Amino acid sequence: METGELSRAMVVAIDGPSGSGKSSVSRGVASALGLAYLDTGAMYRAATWWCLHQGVPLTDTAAVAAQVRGLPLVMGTDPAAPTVHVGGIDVGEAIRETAISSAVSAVATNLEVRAELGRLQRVAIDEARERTGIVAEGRDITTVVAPDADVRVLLTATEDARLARRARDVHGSDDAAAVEATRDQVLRRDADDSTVVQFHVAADGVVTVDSSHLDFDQTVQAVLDVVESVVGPRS
Ligand SMILES: Nc1ncnc2c1ncn2[C@@H]1O[C@H](COP(=O)(O)OP(=O)(O)O)[C@@H](O)[C@H]1O
Ligand SMILES: Nc1ccn([C@H]2C[C@H](O)[C@@H](COP(=O)(O)OP(=O)(O)O)O2)c(=O)n1
Repeated sequence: METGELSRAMVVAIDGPSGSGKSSVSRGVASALGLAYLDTGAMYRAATWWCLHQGVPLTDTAAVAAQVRGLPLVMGTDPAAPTVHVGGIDVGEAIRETAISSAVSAVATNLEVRAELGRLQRVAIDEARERTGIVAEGRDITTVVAPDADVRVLLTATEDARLARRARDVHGSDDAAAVEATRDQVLRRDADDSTVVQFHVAADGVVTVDSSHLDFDQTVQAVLDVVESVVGPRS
């Protein structure tokens, strides 16, 4: 490289519906490639946690937007140990509770919130592009937040596969009762989220990886194969 020439590290954008494996697979890909990792869903969850913590009704869209514009959010982007702090409080576990999973779509469908969190996400991605590079995952990263990413992937899986995975995650079982108890978190939430953002069909230039019949390691490898096919083999 010429002296003074700016080197720009890789940005990988991954979108997909709930339970498709975005978070776990993105972390695996980021670790394999030595990139940072940004969980944008965790940002929507943290915003939801903060509004509830502040006693703001999520139906009051203007008040929610005002809270999010002042959101004291710090995202830790190490794929081995990603962290989320709001107002100095470690909310990494609290934002995964069912109460937040059930409420988060009310915040994620607030267009002023999307504009503000999208802005924060672009800042994080642009900073990482000048340093380590990053894998950013969510629902609109390939289309709205980072349509200029070097690699763009839509991770999909059948409804049954996604429900079973989430049921195992939350209830430790994928029997019929556990799957039923997970339905709201996965399908109703995806339906609500789909009203403001499209993550079921790959946009132009976005490569689909269907993980329905792949295990975790195979899915990470499939995404690494896409990266290699787009940017070439690692040196
Ligand atoms: N290809 C896969 N095969 C089986 N299980 C998977 C696969 N990808 C992810 N998982 C598991 O499914 C669950 C949901 O994955 P997660 O990464 O949280 O999905 P998302 O972020 O898309 O909601 C996790 O327990 C994860 O380990
Ligand atoms: N870029 C993004 C990321 C997440 N969201 C929304 C969609 C979800 O309802 C919430 C939480 O996302 P998250 O990825 O944690 O959801 P999962 O439970 O992993 O499916 O935020 C979004 O609207 N845009």
